[in-house]
Amino acid sequence: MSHSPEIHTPLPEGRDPILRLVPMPTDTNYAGDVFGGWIMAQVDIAGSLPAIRRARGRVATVAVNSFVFKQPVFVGDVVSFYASIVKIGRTSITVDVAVYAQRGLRQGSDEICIKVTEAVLTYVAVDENRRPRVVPQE
Ligand SMILES: CCCCCCCCCCCCCCCC(=O)SCCNC(=O)CCNC(=O)[C@H](O)C(C)(C)COP(=O)(O)OP(=O)(O)OC[C@H]1O[C@@H](n2cnc3c(N)ncnc32)[C@H](O)[C@@H]1OP(=O)(O)O
Repeated sequence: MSHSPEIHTPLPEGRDPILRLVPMPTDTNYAGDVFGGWIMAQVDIAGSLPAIRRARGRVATVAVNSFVFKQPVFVGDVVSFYASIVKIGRTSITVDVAVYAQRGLRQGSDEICIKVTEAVLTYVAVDENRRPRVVPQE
């Protein structure tokens, strides 16, 4: 499949993705594109990782503040998730997750990179009883 050049974008420079995955045929919807729910699940995991590190322990997702599927994802894409903390509250941590798909290598053509999803999620640090706890000082 060809894409207009204006949607091509480089991967974020100088940053490592927190998660990198390749969707499989079992991850597709009835039309053959990768299911939005698969992307949402991976975004939740990707966003939780910096939150768990910062909270030094368990977190629960309390809100998906925004979620935009900008472009479809296809089986065989190399999908990279970049997560960064944008806000720390008393018990909550808000994380921005940007998702990029690299495709074309499999077909032996030039590889292209596309930003496919943008999301912002809020996690709450929770204790062993699943109650909110204060995010520790850095
Ligand atoms: C690197 C290490 C590797 C470790 C290796 C493990 C790897 C592992 C990876 C997989 C990890 C997957 C990570 C998935 C995580 C789930 O999937 S969790 C499952 C889905 N989520 C849930 O079931 C949560 C259900 N909700 C709840 O239990 C309760 O609402 C909560 C979350 C405990 C909060 O309790 P609450 O009494 O409502 O809390 P409340 O005091 O009112 O608010 C707490 C904070 O949330 C904020 N908040 C509340 N509602 C909202 C809202 N709608 N919007 C924004 N903020 C809100 C409040 O403003 C407050 O923030 P602060 O002002 O304190 O900063």
